[in-house]
Amino acid sequence: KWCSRDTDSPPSVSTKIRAANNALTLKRATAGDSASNWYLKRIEILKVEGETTIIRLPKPDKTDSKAYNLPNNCNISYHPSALKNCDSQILKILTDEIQAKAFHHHTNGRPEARKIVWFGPEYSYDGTKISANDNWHPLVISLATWLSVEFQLPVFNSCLINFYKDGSINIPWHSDDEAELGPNPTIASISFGAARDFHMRAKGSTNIAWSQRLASGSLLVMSGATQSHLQHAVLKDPKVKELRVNLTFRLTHDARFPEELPVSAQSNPCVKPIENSITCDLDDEDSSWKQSSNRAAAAAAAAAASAASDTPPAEAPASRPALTNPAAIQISANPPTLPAVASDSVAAPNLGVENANDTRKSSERGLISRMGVLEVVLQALTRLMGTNPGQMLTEWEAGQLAIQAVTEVLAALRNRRGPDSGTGDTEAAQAGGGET
Ligand SMILES: O=C(O)CCC(=O)C(=O)O
Ligand SMILES: [Fe+2]
Repeated sequence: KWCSRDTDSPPSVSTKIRAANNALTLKRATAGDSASNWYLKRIEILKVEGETTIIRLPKPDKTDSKAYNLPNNCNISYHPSALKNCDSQILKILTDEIQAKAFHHHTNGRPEARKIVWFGPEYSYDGTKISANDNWHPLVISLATWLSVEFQLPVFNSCLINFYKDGSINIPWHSDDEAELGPNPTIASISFGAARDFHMRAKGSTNIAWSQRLASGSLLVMSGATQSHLQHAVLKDPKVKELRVNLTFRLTHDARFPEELPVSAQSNPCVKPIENSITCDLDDEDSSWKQSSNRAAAAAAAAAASAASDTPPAEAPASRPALTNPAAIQISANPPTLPAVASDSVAAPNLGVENANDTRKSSERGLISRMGVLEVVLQALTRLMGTNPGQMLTEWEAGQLAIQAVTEVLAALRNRRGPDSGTGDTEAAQAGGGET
């Protein structure tokens, strides 16, 4: 079982899983598979060499996705059917293979009955310290990657799983505003099992301003200034008798990498405008949202855009043109020949980062071949292009994509191990640490 604070699982597993995921990503690019071949209706679990598990997730169903633009740049998107076709399959894996732990945390003086599991760097949740856990379950890694690729979300490095055994378990009113998240964090929340009502209210108010029943297999994304202005909660609901498992993916500051980019510079709030966009006014008498007309998609894009940057773009895309030819951008199986270098390997770029888990002497580490760097860059771009390579982007969006690519490349290079950076799957694997 993968679980938090478990020390008896083999330490190499998650590295090998990342290895396999990345090997497959490369395989897809070099074999020229189209994205549609790649995706499956249900999840597929492959065992490689007995130990490594690869979990492939289906393409999300976005037919009924909606974006809600609440005042003060509080943005929410809800994708009810994102993983509808495989929700029970995923719920079974989560409950069979992930050991929920008691959460020793008090809210308003009362202990929480909710059980949790944390994957990611050390985090302080509302004042309670949660230790780092790098022993990610492969399904959770796959979900993090899927969010980034399919919804143009940040490459999340943390996930909190909440287990609500039935309607007697709640999460009280709070904002996800821990220091590790930086300003205006993007939080992606995926739910499986019993549907529960997710409520939002303005800070300082007791009136529920916005609610959504979160379906099994749904995704909710909070971005912009949501955590600064609003609180959210899942309240007790005695009618609910079944288990619900919720995963919130976050991008958190990792103190083990003290010179990492500030979280705010990494975040890439959901910039994808959703056709069915709704502008909400929390002061409505009935405290509910109202649908606006055509301007809504433009407003959604502008709001998301200004959340992502201090200098909003002059013009935001009103809607994004449909895909042209997805095969328009092809990643070559034969990378271009590089200029000759004096030796096989060159010193790794000075990223200013020491990996706390790396026990080797400094002279033994930090060598990355030029080909290795190229692979890391190709891999990051392949992943970022994987979904919609033919999609048209504004200059500003292209800039965001480039920032994300650079962030991924830096993280991948930083996670490299050892001087033997030849090419091939192992190499790709070693670059994979940055993905989670
Ligand atoms: O269970 C949910 O839907 C919300 C979870 C949440 O707010 C949190 O983990 O911070
Ligand atoms: Fe939360």
